[in-house]
Amino acid sequence: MPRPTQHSQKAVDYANLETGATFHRQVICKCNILVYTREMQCNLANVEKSKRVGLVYYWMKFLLGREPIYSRYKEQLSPLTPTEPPSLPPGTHSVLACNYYYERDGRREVKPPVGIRPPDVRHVKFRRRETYCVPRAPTPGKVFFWDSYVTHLSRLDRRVHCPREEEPKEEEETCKPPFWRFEYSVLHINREKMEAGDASQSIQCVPDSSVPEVREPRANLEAALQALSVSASREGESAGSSSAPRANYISWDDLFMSSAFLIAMRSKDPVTQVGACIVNEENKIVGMGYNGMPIGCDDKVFPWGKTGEVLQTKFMYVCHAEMNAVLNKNSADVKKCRIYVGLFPCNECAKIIIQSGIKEVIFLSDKNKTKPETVASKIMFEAAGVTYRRYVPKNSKITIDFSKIDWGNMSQLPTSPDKST
Ligand SMILES: O=c1ccn([C@H]2C[C@H](O)[C@@H](COP(=O)(O)O)O2)c(=O)[nH]1
Repeated sequence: MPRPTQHSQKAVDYANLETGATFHRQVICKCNILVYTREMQCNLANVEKSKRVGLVYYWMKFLLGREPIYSRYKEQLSPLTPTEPPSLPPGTHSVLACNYYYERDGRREVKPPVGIRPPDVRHVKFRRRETYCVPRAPTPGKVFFWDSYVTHLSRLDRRVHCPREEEPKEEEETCKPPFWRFEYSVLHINREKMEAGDASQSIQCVPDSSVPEVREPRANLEAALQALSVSASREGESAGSSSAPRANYISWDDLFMSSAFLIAMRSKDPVTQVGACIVNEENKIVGMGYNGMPIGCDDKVFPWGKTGEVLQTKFMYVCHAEMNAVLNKNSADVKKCRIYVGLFPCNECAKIIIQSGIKEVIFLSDKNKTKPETVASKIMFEAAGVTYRRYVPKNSKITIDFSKIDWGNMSQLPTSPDKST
């Protein structure tokens, strides 16, 4: 094969160029414009920005139909230097507040909650016109009293007293949540009674029988309750078959003062046993206590005497019933509670009662009323707005005599049905 001369090499080069140009032309002919223009763009990227004008530029612009973009080429790219690794503590990254585990921790993928209640379209009838409305779904935070007849009436009252021209539009009305209470009802307005000012009698809400799904009407519930109360108050029925409650149950005061006395029976004080019972506004016992030695101070070792050297008397050591009751509380606090105590609280207990937020003291004995401790207590209670009253028993005697309880026939237990029949 003859060695190519310099001339013939040039010819080959030109031929190659020609071939390339032909290729490009073919590409264009095949409408693959992008391939061609990209190649040109690549070449253009190597050209300095200032020189990107002229024929190539306009040719590219023509082919692309827009300004050529150079940003993805060479000099626009940031250098591929290794960046610093993230500074994260070891372990699950979800513990970091900024790493929301739903996105970052695939091991326990949790999907965000779907809509609690998708809005549904309801077919409602309003003022003899049929409409469709999309009720707003209930939102948390605002309590809606579904069964409140008061809401029902106040809403109707507003409607009744509203002058005609100021009445809200029907469309707006139908889409408000309270309308749900009305959606299956037809309103009957007694104009005579309404004009007479008796709004509560003027309006009746009657279930619409044309709509299949009807809520339990309030009137039915009231009728059922009335029937219950009638049967409960029926006379002449023997105990057991009657549904009426027992009459001689003990009062709250009796119960709580008895409880205070009952717990006082735990006291080891040979002279005075005091019990205290704290009750909240719902008549629930939230704390009880009696006078005794502190935990860890053995009541067989510590003195119970009252005389002699002061360190040899109980007064130095004993915890009073009121203090123990407050400290034994099983609720967050005893604010607005009342305390039942056998003995009027001393000045130290009065301070604890006031500071803990107790609002009432019910006592039985005021045997120390002349002592300065008791006088000081009363002065403080009055200044702090804590009321006190003497307990007046409704039952002079409340006895629990276990020996007299007939376990086989406890009257407070229901009779078991006979299983043999
Ligand atoms: O508010 C009070 C006052 C007294 N006590 C306790 C403390 C003692 O154990 C006795 C009182 O003994 P006396 O011999 O009657 O002086 O009562 C209390 O718990 N709360």
